[in-house]
Amino acid sequence: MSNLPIIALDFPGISETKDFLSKFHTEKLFVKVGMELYYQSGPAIIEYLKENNHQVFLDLKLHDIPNTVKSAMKVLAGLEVDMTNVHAAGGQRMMEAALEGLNSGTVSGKKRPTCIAVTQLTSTSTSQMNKEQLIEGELERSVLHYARLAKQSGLDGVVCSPLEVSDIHTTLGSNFLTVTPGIRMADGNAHDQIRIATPEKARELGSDFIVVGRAITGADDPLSAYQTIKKAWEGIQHVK
Ligand SMILES: O=C(O)c1cc(=O)[nH]c(=O)n1[C@@H]1O[C@H](COP(=O)(O)O)[C@@H](O)[C@H]1O
Repeated sequence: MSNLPIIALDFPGISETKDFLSKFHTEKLFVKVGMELYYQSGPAIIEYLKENNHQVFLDLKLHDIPNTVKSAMKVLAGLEVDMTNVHAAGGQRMMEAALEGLNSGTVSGKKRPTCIAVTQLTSTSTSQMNKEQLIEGELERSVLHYARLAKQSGLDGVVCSPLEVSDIHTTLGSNFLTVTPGIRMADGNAHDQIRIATPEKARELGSDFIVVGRAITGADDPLSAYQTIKKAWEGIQHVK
């Protein structure tokens, strides 16, 4: 898997997605299909993206009883996506079941989709977590706890903000993947995100992948916004 910036295709349907992708001509991308687009278009959008040789992160954030997650993951593995995810809050048994489902649904001779767990959403703050989830202490502690649980369950990595990456890599090893949304340019609008960082900062902090939505999809010139973000992300890579 190449570590291109992952573009969040948060669009209402296939035609809007095709319009958007046409701006990138024949460039091969790493894209993320989330709930909005998948619930509208189903497997057809995944087939379309794979036919066009894009790498695909299917972000449905599964969170249910182990048996249900296992069966759902078996189906998702059949779509031959490159990456998919669950909520770590579903627990160790659920995460293990997710992997069992993915393993059993992976087409023979193909690679099992990378499976990562959402720790605390990047739209969550410490005070919100304290009040609404009744988890005490700093948010970083909860993120690290969920990351440890995901690793114990056999998952490949986590979704977190760039701000927690270095703690996770120090504690759980540099091979444990960190996929980080909440990416904004220095002068960008944070929208509903709380724990944000620029692409340069994400690389500096050791993120393995960045996920970028509105900073690209909402730009006047999405191709140029993508190229700027990609350069910023790769620029720092040379220094590392
Ligand atoms: O799992 C995700 O991808 C995800 C986890 C998380 O904690 N925060 C988060 O923003 N995301 C997704 O990453 C994307 C971020 O979009 P923008 O805020 O527009 O860049 C959205 O598609 C979110 O669904």
